[in-house]
Amino acid sequence: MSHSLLFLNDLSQKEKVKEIESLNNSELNEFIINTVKLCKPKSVYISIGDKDDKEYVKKKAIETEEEIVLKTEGHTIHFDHPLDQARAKDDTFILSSSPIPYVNTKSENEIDIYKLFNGCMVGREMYIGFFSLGPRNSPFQILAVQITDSPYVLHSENILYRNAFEDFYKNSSFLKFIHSKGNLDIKNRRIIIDRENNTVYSINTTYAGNSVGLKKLALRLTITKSVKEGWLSEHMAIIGFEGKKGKHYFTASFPSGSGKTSTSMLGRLVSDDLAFIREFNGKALAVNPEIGVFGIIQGINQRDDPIIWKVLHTPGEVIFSNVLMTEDKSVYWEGSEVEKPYSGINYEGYWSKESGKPASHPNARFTTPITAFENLDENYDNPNGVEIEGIIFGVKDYSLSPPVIEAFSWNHGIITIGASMESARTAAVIGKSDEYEFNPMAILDFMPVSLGIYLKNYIAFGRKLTKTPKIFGFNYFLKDEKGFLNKKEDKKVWIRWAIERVESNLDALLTPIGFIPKYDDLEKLFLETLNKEYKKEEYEKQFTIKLRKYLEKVDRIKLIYSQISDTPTEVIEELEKQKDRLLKYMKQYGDAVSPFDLY
Ligand SMILES: Nc1nc2c(ncn2[C@@H]2O[C@H](COP(=O)(O)OP(=O)(O)OP(=O)(O)O)[C@@H](O)[C@H]2O)c(=O)[nH]1
Ligand SMILES: O=C([O-])CC(=O)C(=O)O
Ligand SMILES: [Mn+2]
Repeated sequence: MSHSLLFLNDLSQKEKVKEIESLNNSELNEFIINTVKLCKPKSVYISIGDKDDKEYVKKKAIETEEEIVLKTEGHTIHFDHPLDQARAKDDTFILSSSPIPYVNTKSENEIDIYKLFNGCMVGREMYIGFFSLGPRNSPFQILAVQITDSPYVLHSENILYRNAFEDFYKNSSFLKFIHSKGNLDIKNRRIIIDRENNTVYSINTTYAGNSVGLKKLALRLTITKSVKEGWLSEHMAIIGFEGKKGKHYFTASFPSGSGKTSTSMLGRLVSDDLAFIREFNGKALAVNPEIGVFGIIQGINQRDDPIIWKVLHTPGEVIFSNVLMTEDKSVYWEGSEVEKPYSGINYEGYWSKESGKPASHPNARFTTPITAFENLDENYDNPNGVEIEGIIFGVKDYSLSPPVIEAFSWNHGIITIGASMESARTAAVIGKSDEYEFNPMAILDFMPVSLGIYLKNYIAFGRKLTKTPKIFGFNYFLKDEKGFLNKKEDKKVWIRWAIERVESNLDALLTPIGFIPKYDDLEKLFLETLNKEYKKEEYEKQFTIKLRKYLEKVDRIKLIYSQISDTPTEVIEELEKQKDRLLKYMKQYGDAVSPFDLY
């Protein structure tokens, strides 16, 4: 063999080295050898993902104090550095020899990987894990190797991804992730995405969105792959909703911290964050690359989120991150609606109620296996995927988008809803929260290629479908001076309406931006679903189409896409058609039109 692993015998368990050799995978051997030589760890732990390996990794996470054992069996807590509480957009780069609009790039000669990683694991143990994104024995499957000096990172991955050591037999195609805590020198935090070599490097960070390779780092590589191969790799939940005529699977794309996990809890759970979607026989089929949930914990309470609440209060594997740990080794987070403790330890150290500071970080999270959720769908690991009949694009928009609209067609939905998303930023990214930002398909933070190429692929994908999913725009966050116009539970009604539309049970009102529900239908659905009265005034306020504001939005979005050189012509055409419709309605109705005028 040209790439001998023999030298690993001194650093690692001999029998595990033999197992890797028996995979007959010279690309894998080379990757491991090169990374060991670069990072220079004291020892190497090869995890093939059996029970002993998982126990070992967990034990190490505790020994190194990356995790602390909590009172409830199986629960631990992990703290990230105070300046490392969310995704580090400004420290994340796509390697590219030319700039890409809206993408943070660096050229190869601006980044010295060798300098960053040379000797970064001296004195530490290195962990190697072998995983599958997507179900095993599946046409969706993508293999990935994680190398890290953080047992917390590998522990998280053992919860969130499918171990798949044997699948590497003679298989040279896999994604590569190299992570080191470094010395948590946040100034030198770097996340570097090398698309050409299918490799991501991450250093001086532990927050999972920056360190757990298979989550959002892999997303950059799988999007790159998907646009080359003609499928979709998306920041979307996958949910099965029961209708009158059976179960219908939807995907749901909401920006980070804006509704994927919360919406997933209202149906049968397949995925709460990511989706691979491929076309087979004219149908769009989807799988979850993951098998666990890394979810936002702030605001989770027993009344609104009974399923998540139960998972977080039952013995079983849970890693809490950046919540408050109390003296009796239990946890507290903001918005839990339980009594605030007097003191505890959080990511900043000692915390007391008197300080007046929040007890937990707004991006504090929990990591759990998906199998812990009682609404788990029977097809969550189906190698053939589930058929998608609806796609939801949701925004955190306080003023413009109605709670639910339905697109006229695939292209109309993809372009005027998905590719036109503007949403208030949340705490999932380091920086200012609550500013509106352009965030097409809720995926801009993870975009590794030009938006033109990405949308061209979307449009071509739609053309291949003979059973085209309906496309919906959702917004849970409309507000007035007095606060939100909708209760959290109202989303059940918007979903019900979308299901009825997929089943062709209801007709709808035509507006220049898409179809909207009729008042009588919503009145009935509110009563049936929530036993609540839905007043005409509420309907009118929520579904009045702000024509002028929409027109301004179309102009903003059109300007963005017209400045991107490879934007497909369909994008501009579709936006122009939307603009013409808006202008036509404005002639008749002025700046806004009440839904009651459209009957
Ligand atoms: N006002 C309001 N807030 C909501 C509603 N639904 C969810 N939220 C809040 O929005 C956030 C929901 O975030 P998630 O559903 O966990 O976000 P996500 O899209 O899964 O995010 P990532 O895991 O970051 O990708 C929480 O802070 C909730 O409290 C709603 O209907 N109304
Ligand atoms: O990746 C993360 O850090 C968590 C997440 O789901 C997101 O930010 O969208
Ligand atoms: Mn996410």
